[in-house]
Amino acid sequence: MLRSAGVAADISHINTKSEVKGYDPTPSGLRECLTGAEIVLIPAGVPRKPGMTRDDLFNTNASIVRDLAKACAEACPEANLLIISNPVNSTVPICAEVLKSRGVYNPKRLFGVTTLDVVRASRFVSEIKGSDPANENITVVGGHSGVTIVPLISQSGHSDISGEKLDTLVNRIQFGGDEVVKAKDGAGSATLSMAMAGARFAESLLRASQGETGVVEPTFVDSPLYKSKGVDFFASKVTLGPDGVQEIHDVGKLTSHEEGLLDACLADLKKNIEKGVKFVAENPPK
Ligand SMILES: NC(=O)C1=CN([C@@H]2O[C@H](COP(=O)(O)OP(=O)(O)OC[C@H]3O[C@@H](n4cnc5c(N)ncnc54)[C@H](O)[C@@H]3O)[C@@H](O)[C@H]2O)C=CC1
Ligand SMILES: O=C([O-])CC(=O)C(=O)O
Repeated sequence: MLRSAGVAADISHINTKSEVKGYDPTPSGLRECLTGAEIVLIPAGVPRKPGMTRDDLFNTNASIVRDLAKACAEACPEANLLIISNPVNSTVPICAEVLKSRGVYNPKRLFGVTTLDVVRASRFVSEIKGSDPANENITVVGGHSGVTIVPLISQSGHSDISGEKLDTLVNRIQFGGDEVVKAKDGAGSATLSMAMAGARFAESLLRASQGETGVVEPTFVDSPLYKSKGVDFFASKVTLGPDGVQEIHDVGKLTSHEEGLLDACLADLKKNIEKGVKFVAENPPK
């Protein structure tokens, strides 16, 4: 367990040294810290500033994630890769394309970390209901950006949240990240809650890898659910197992309102995924 956590810490550490002392993290330093890793969290890149969308980070973060994916393909091809760097809807497909180009793509071991969306959803619902967020279990599917974030409140047992109240809640969940970016006013985005979400996901993966059954987390993975609509990656509840993805759950029963949210999600998600795939085709890792 410590080793996996250490790998993530080491990447940040190397990069911090890089900024402070001009230490070059690639390729040998990076290779050294990645070799033998079982879980690698990738939160590298720039966070957004007020007024930016996550997609506005694409130009900077796409090549950073591509190069780290290449390093992982070479140094730890069997590791579970947990992608936090935004835009997650595009950086996960970028990783997949790089791993494919190196012949080591295992769709069961590549995850976009969307845990924060359910953490936020639980918090916002608990504020409305006066409940403990730890006891709220809100399903959020789709992607990790704006309208691609689709909370399924009808499945949460709170059918009394409806109308304008529901619209406000959904919008707050979809744009909760923007709220933080605005509040931090140029100092970055939700770094600490991202760390908590990443740690929760990594912990779940570790528990599953050690044989615990019934470990379910929401995550953005290579998914069969909407491939027929040209959407190759999708976040839904996933049962984790010793080999990574064990079972991808479908979205369940939706209200007509949620169907509408899902349609909007799929349209954007398709474009975000295609953008990532095209980037690697046009800018392959060296
Ligand atoms: N998936 C999620 O739920 C969330 C994702 N994020 C995303 O995580 C990313 C990082 O956000 P923060 O940690 O707040 O930013 P930060 O600026 O605090 O940390 C970014 C790290 O990336 C490293 N880095 C920069 N360029 C690099 C390169 N070329 N190669 C390797 N490492 C490099 C930096 O050294 C630094 O350690 C952003 O893209 C942000 O949007 C943030 C919050 C939640
Ligand atoms: O909003 C951002 O830029 C960071 C992020 O992904 C989140 O907080 O969910």
